[in-house]
Amino acid sequence: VLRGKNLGKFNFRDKMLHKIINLTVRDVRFPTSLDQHGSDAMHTDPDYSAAYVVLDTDSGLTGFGLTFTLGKGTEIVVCAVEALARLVVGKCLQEIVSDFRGFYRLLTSDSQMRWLGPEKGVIHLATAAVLNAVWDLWARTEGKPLWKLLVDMEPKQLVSCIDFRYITDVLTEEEALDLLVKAQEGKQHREDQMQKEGYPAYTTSCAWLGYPDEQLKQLCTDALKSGWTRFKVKVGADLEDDVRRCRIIRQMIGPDNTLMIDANQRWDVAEAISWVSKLAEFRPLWIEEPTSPDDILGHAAISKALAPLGIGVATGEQCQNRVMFKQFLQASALQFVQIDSCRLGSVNENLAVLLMAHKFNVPVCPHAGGVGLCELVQHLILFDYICVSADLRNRMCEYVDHLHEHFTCPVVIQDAHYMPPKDPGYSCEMLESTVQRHQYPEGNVWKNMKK
Ligand SMILES: C[C@H](O)[C@@H](O)[C@@H](O)[C@H](O)C(=O)O
Ligand SMILES: [Mg+2]
Repeated sequence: VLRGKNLGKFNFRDKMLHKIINLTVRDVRFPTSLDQHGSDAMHTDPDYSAAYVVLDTDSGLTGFGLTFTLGKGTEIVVCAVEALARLVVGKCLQEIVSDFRGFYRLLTSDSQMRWLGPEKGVIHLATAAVLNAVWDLWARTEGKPLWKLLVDMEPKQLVSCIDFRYITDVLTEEEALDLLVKAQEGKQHREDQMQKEGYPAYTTSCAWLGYPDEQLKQLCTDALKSGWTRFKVKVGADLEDDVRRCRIIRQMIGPDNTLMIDANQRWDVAEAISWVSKLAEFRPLWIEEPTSPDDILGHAAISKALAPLGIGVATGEQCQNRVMFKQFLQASALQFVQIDSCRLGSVNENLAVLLMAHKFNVPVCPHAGGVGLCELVQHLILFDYICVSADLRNRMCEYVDHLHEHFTCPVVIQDAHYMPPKDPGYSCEMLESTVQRHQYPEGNVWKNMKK
């Protein structure tokens, strides 16, 4: 593989001209359910998985992308990626990124395939996987980590990547440009600050729903020792359990550290309000995904009812697209925007959401964890701070302590902060040995398992 090695011989024009000659997509699964990692009130046995995309170019440079799944059904996402492949293969990188908005539309608005979405569900996960690989390829071509590619882009070029269709009633291209231009002030200072301190993170690793109390206590003790100050607990299956677990963790972390709770869509609206009210004594900063991710007005009602208790509503890991986020913001239905690098249409659609959240003055606290989500979304939140929000109040990026060892450039956490990645690309390249072992169903990890 020539990847990276022969970059020096390209001049700027040449390197953008390389043509995508092949797309491969593989079904890669990790048996995390065996130990209840990632378990919550609705997803009791997740096997963290990915549809993993590799784009080969005629220059030997390679782009890597993925979207996240919970195991079964990853083969459907793989199929959807294969259906999109013909729209990518044969194109030059330059052709794509010089009209990235157009390319985003090509993928999301194909007149036959859009019937499968549009811009939601499996086909949108597939779009994310493909576009994540394109962004990775672009960043590698420039020899920069993705966050830096974004930070160095002119505001005009950034907005040219966004499809404003369906959101101009809230954010026009001109307004977006204006927001980005205004946020240029102090940009260098914030970049230096991130290089020094990193971006604040919280951990979800202590309190998955399936962890017994003893394990929760041990993990919490370890996390406190490593400097974590913000913790998320899974709730929603049994109120008594929730009270007990929240009490343990609040006692352990003390009154000044931050606690969040996450119900993963378990409740109806009224039930959410009464259940969370009973957990209010533990002073959670937010309740995450209290009800259906599609119920915007339901979230608004919950937000309104819980505001007097000082509890906000967070959602986004299963928010389908920018249109939904627009309405959540318009309806004051969330107080924390949880962007997801693999649910929305890659960087392009996430840029739109970051800008809308900024306009509404709602903090973005990305969803991460799974497999690869931390690696990806750290780039977006660094960009958000440096070039959009310029604000760290009530902001933090999720962190989960699993599966990083399978990546060629795993996240670096220091003192509960994400340190800016240095390697070129979008950090989603997996070790080839991992992919082979974990490929479903033929990899060694799965071959002998009765699943
Ligand atoms: C099934 C997954 O682990 C979810 O529980 C997880 O993404 C969770 O909602 C989170 O916020 O990290
Ligand atoms: Mg969650």
